[in-house]
Amino acid sequence: MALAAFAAAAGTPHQDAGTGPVLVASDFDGVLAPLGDDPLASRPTPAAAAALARLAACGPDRVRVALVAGRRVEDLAHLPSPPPRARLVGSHGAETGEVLAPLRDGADDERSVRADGTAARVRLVPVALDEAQRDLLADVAAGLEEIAAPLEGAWVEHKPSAAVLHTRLSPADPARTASTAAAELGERLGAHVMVGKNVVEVAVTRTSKGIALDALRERLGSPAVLYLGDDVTDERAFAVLGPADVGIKVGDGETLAAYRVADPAEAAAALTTLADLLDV
Ligand SMILES: O=P(O)(O)OC[C@H]1O[C@H](O[C@H]2O[C@H](CO)[C@@H](O)[C@H](O)[C@H]2O)[C@H](O)[C@@H](O)[C@@H]1O
Repeated sequence: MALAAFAAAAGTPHQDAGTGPVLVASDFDGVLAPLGDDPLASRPTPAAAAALARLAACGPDRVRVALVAGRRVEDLAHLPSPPPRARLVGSHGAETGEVLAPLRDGADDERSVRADGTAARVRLVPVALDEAQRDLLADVAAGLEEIAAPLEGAWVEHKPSAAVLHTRLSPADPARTASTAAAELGERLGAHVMVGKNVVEVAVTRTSKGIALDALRERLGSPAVLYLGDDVTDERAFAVLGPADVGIKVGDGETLAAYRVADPAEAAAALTTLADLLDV
């Protein structure tokens, strides 16, 4: 894997400033955390959490860590307990945030106690919907609840700019039918439909992980980007990677990523290897 070249792009701790930090960005569910039945019970594997902490400890001039996910940004600030200075991109780019370090006072900051018991200050920028989008979200949410109601195991996750039909616990055939109905509902209402692993997400904002990753790269001035993802929506991120970047697909399925690992354990191993290469 091209991790050695990527690590070289991060420079040394004493290198003169002049170039931005490399960006290590990752999806959460299915990459840092194994997929499970209850999204609020998701946690990163200890190995992934330790590797991200080591990478962040390289310093903000060398390495910046980012979580880029479909999750609410509040979930991203809480469940993975991201390290200091981590950038957070939630709701596929509709919401952003940052873990602040060192801890400081500030009117816009919110103190948060995270899933691992540690506390951090985070700055979250929630999505701002206009009236039409709020109305559309209400219609989407009501429609998905109607689809989920008769289906065993199905439920709807409500997010600031989207609602998500979850069918992981439902029997396969009716789950397929319900997923099709959810996608059709989204199209009919003029919303933005994204299909993932046992989920159909219907959003009222048009965002993508690719747009979000480009924005992060530009803001940080990163000479190289590492991105890890497991789902169809991550392909939008892999699509914006260039020759100096490294894309790692986690698990099966077609991908634009140049590299593939089997599961979150191997994803954590790749991040650990990178931390070793950076000698932290
Ligand atoms: O594109 P992503 O960032 O990976 O977002 C896709 C969905 O992720 C979450 O659901 C997934 O993880 C759950 C917990 O392991 C699992 O139960 C579900 O089956 C997976 O699809 C999240 O809850 C959804 O909102 C995202 O759409």
